[in-house]
Amino acid sequence: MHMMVAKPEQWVKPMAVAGANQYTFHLEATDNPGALIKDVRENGMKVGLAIKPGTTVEYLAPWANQIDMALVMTVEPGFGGQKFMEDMMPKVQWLRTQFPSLDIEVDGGVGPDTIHKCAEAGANMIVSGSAIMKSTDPRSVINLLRNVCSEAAQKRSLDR
Ligand SMILES: O=C(CO)[C@@H](O)[C@H](O)COP(=O)(O)O
Repeated sequence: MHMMVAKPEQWVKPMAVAGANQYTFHLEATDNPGALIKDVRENGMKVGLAIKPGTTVEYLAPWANQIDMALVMTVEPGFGGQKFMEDMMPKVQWLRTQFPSLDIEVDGGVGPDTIHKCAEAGANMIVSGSAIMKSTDPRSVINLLRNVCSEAAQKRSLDR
């Protein structure tokens, strides 16, 4: 679950009870990320930590060894159909270099035209709304997104 909410602390238990297996919250929305990470784990869920475009990756870095997934927003949170922010890719690259086995997600404006940039930067989890929903062939778009990410990951592991 990507909790794009204020006060993410209050939804941990309800989401766990509802059956969520991962709880992603925004770093900007909490004063105590360490306590929230602990609470999510104690409630049996994986931890995702998201940053908005205006938040530098250095704020996320201290928590990276304690989380399962880092989410780099590639649009301002709010709604689908926005333009992909390519200038977020250095954040993804930096995280991939520093934390080779961390799951890194990108969300916003990701589709066939932008997936190569995301995958080459090191993203391995993709949120794609409009590009899939507005396609006449959603299955092939999903396959393309998946294949581009897998090929880039395979290349990275060969290069290591
Ligand atoms: O929730 C958000 C942004 O607030 C994203 O999850 C977008 O909704 C993804 O949609 P596209 O940008 O792919 O259309």
